[in-house]
Amino acid sequence: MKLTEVKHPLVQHKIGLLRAADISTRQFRQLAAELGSLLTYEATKDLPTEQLTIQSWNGPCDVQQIQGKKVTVVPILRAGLGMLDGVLDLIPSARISVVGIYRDEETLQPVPYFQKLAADLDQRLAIVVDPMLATGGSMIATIDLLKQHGCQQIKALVLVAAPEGIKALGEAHPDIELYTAAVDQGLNEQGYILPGLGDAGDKLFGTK
Ligand SMILES: O=P(O)(O)OC[C@H]1O[C@H](OP(=O)(O)OP(=O)(O)O)[C@H](O)[C@@H]1O
Ligand SMILES: O=c1cc[nH]c(=O)[nH]1
Ligand SMILES: [Mg+2]
Repeated sequence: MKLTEVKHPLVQHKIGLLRAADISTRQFRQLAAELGSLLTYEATKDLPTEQLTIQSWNGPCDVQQIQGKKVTVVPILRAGLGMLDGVLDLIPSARISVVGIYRDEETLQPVPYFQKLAADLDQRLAIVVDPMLATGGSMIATIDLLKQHGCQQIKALVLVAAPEGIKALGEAHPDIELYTAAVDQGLNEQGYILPGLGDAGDKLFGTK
C-alpha cells in the first residue's frame, strides 16, 4: 500500500490546531474541512490531464484539462462528513457514495448500517474520507464494499492514522493509496488513537 504522510506546513499547522482540548465545534468543523481540501490536493496530484486548444482573449491557446475521470467521494458516517465539503470544494462535480459504519465500543468491530453508492463504480476513482484510522476495521469494511461493487481505484484520506490501522489496511488492501495528515503513536486500551483527536464524530457533531 502506498502511504503518504503529508508534511506540508499548512497541513502540519492545522492538524496541530485540531488537537487542542478546548477546540470548539465550529473550529473543529472548519479545520477538518480545510484538511479535507489539502489532502485532496495531494491525492489528486497524479490525475491524468490532456491538452486542448481553447479560444483565449488573444486567440488560440493550449491548456490542460483533467481527462474524463469520474470520481466518487465516499464519506464514512458520521465523521467522514466533516471532510466531505473540503473535498467537494476542489472536485465539485464528484458523485457521493455514502457508507454508514460505526465501531462497536466493546468489540471495536465495524458495524455497517447504511449504504447508498454511486452508479458505475467500476469506472470511478473512489476517494474515501474518514478523519480517523484506528484499528482500520471501518476503512477495510468500506473498501471491501466498494470492491464488491466493482470499484478498482481507491484512495483513502484520513486526518490521523494509527500504525495498527495502517498495517491492517495495507494487509487487507495493498493496492490502495492512503493519505494522512499524521501518523500517530498508537491505540489505547479503548481503541482510541494517541495522541489523536479524541472522538472525531462527537467533536464534529457536538454530541458530547
Ligand atoms: O479504525 P477503526 O477502529 O474502525 O475506528 C475508526 C472509526 O471510528 C470512528 O467512527 P465511530 O464508530 O466513532 O462513528 P461516528 O463517526 O458515527 O462517530 C471513526 O470516524 C472511524 O470511522
Ligand atoms: O481515536 C479515535 C478512534 C476511533 N474513533 C475516533 O473518533 N477516535
Ligand atoms: Mg465516533
